[in-house]
Amino acid sequence: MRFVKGHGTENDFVILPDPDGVLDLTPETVARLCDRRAGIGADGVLRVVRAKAAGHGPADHEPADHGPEAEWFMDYRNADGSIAEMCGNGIRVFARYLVDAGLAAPGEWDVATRAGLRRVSLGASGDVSVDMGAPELLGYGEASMQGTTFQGRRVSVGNPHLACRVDGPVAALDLSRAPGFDPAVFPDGVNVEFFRTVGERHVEMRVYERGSGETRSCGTGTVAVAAAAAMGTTAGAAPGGTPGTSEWTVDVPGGRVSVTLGEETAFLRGPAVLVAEGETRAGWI
Ligand SMILES: N[C@@H](CCC[C@H](N)C(=O)O)C(=O)O
Repeated sequence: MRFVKGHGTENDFVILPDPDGVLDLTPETVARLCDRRAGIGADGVLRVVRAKAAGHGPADHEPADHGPEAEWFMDYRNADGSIAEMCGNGIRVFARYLVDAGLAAPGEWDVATRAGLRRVSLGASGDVSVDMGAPELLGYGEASMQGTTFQGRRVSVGNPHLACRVDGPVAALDLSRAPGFDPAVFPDGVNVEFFRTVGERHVEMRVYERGSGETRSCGTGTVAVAAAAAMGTTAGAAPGGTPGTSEWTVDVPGGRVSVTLGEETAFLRGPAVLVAEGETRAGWI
């Protein structure tokens, strides 16, 4: 199996080129590839498949909407083999791979994802920007960690998030174990972000991702955090509404990204780097 390894602010991925959609990518295969000791090691897998070929897999592999103009479908999987709707760092690495491999030209084009079409914008090298759609503010929720309860805002960025504001440095948090949450509130699980304001429209964040554990960055999470930070967290403040327009800098353990909240959508911009490529040994998978 041919692979490329890449990352966006150290949220890392095994990229599997599969233009014709012939790979039988089971959850076990994904988990073995992502295993950091016995495999290649990654937070997730990006299967690169032509949108028109993606419809031939099992129903849950199909893109929600791949429109005639999206040539490529990002089939994203978490490190434990579970499927997620969207990955903000992954789509930037996915786009960088397509340009690097000569499968797409630098410029602006749509990528199909399970959360719908997402427009990427990139040059021959450098940062990649993606139109993430409007983050949806869904009210409040809570998560618990080591006996402490954290209140936050539930935000959908195509996938589910709980963005919790904290007072102290995020580096002090122990994210070695999964935060607890109410499955009645988050029936599909949740990615939990902890963020602190460090300047004017500038936050730091750590995340515990559904299906991958603590990662060094989460693109959809940075958008959720920017939206929550823009709304404020005053108890009793309206749970829904829109965060208005503003530009945010989000520091994560793996680097820095910028999030622009617009009236109708949000843009995520940051690095996307390819670091290696190779072939798994015959018989290993
Ligand atoms: N790291 C990603 C998000 C990946 C999916 C997430 N773990 C989920 O299950 O929703 C990002 O950069 O957005």
